[in-house]
Amino acid sequence: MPTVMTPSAAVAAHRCKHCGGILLHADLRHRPVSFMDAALAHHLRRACCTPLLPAPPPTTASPTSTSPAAAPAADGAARWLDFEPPLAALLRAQQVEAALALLARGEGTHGLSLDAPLCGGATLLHLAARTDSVPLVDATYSAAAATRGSQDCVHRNTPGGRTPLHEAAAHGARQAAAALIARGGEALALALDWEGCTPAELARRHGDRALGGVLAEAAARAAGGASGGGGEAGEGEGEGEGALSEEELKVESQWRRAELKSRRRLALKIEGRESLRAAHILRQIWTVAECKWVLEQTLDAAAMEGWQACLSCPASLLHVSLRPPFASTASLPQAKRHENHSTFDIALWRAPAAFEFARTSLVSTIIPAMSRVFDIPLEKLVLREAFVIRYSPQTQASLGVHRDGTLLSCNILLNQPSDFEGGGTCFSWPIEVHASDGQTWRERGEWCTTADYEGSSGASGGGSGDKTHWAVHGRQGDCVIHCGQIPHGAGTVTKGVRFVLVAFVDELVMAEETPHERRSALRSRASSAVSTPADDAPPEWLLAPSAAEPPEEAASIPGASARRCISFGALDLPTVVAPERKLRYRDVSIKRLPQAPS
Ligand SMILES: O=C(O)CCC(=O)C(=O)O
Ligand SMILES: [Fe+2]
Repeated sequence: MPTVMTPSAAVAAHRCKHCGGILLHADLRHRPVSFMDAALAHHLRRACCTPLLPAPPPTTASPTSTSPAAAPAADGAARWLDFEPPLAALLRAQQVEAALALLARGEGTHGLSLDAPLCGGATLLHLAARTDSVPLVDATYSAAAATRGSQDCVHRNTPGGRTPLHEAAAHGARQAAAALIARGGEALALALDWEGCTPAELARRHGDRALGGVLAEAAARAAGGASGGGGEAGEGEGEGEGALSEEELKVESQWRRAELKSRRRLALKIEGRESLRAAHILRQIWTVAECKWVLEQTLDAAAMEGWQACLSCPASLLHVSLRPPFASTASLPQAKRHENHSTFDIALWRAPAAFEFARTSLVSTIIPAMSRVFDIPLEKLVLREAFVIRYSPQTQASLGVHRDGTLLSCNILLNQPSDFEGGGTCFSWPIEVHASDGQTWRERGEWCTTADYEGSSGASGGGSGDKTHWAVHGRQGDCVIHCGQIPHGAGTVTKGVRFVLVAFVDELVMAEETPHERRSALRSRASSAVSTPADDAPPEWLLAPSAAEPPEEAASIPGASARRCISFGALDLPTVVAPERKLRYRDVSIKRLPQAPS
């Protein structure tokens, strides 16, 4: 069991509510766990200093809207990156000893229900299952079962349909898998995730054939007991098909990678999806007071971190734990600016309270609205990231036409339209814009489809034929939602500053074939293939479909491939640093938008 943070440990940040100090896992690398524990205790005891973070905003919101006051109650303790409690951060970093110590003390969760979904939808039990520590699985299980008063927690799925046993299998955590089965029974081995994979399947895919065999046997026994033989998991897992050879496993994993890639491409295709062609404005999603508060929080974070702050930037590591309280944020070191960035923004998780508020609002209101207007089942929509952009003539004045890396996007104007000139979310062709006022969608739950296109500021001169972009100008607190695959950008701000909060939302697409069907197809294709592929090269027929396609831009960007893969299947996002802004786009700066007409 490691006693120090390894370089591969998740980089996570923690901002103390009392002193505003930031404690990064990065700072704790190569230090003993006891150091982290001491750091935590120091802050949890409020030994650090006086409060720096401002109080929540005045609440003038309508009763049904989310407001910071409605956000999970502050518990006087620390909040971690993505609002996961310290216990989750420790589990993600495989810090078993420290996690057990926190659990034993009843600390580390800070009021969060032990089976509440964390970032990406996993629960603490999912995370504990990965560690392969039986005491940790048992402790987490007991705590979670006590919260729910039932054994439901072992069945709980992440959005990708993975149970804790799937997680254990995918991480080769044999002891944890056994502990989970002991608690929840062998029927757990029958569960299928959204890819149609049983835990046994995942174990084999991740190279643990022994665990795969054990789980397949458990599944076969459970299927036999449940249905008199041959349940779903029995197929392909039981005796009939036999275990895969090394070569078959290799081919299958190559196939899966190619399939994930093409599925992702497919998921971003919008041909024939009429509902995605219109943009929508949710009027007054946030009140003026809420917008001001979110902006203040963001500016506060930006004053400490700098815009475009990035954890790989050495300057951001200067904010270490156990630092004495600072009197003024002005004295803090600024994160170094990255040159050649196309945007000027800050990841919202750097302003934790604002992020918590925005995430609640996104999940409870905006994403359901997206589901309705774009006709996509709610359970398929996942929030990928949120950040605030600052546009001004002196820094970044506009954003070139691009497609986002996700299917859906939204943006909320945080300051007043009178604070700047120009701006607006611009589209390359005229699109229908539907607006709904707060009352309509809040109280009647209806989507009003009144066309309310607020303006089409085109290129200067000429008639409508000369227009080169069509701008939607929201008011402060309005949320513009649209398909991120429609070419769009941000109009030039010619005066003042425009602040928008942007969030990206993905639609999850399930595999059409079950692994069993896939394997049968692979085998029949392989047996009919004329030539034998070279040892280390995937068979030609396997690569042919994707090789014909142009390489995806993201593939050449460090860090981007991980993001691409997590769109499907394993949905529990690791606690990753928000990538640099330019990684968010598929087509970066196809062209700049023209200046707004004077
Ligand atoms: O600023 C805007 O209105 C649009 C921003 C945008 O498209 C993006 O950040 O991807
Ligand atoms: Fe965009």
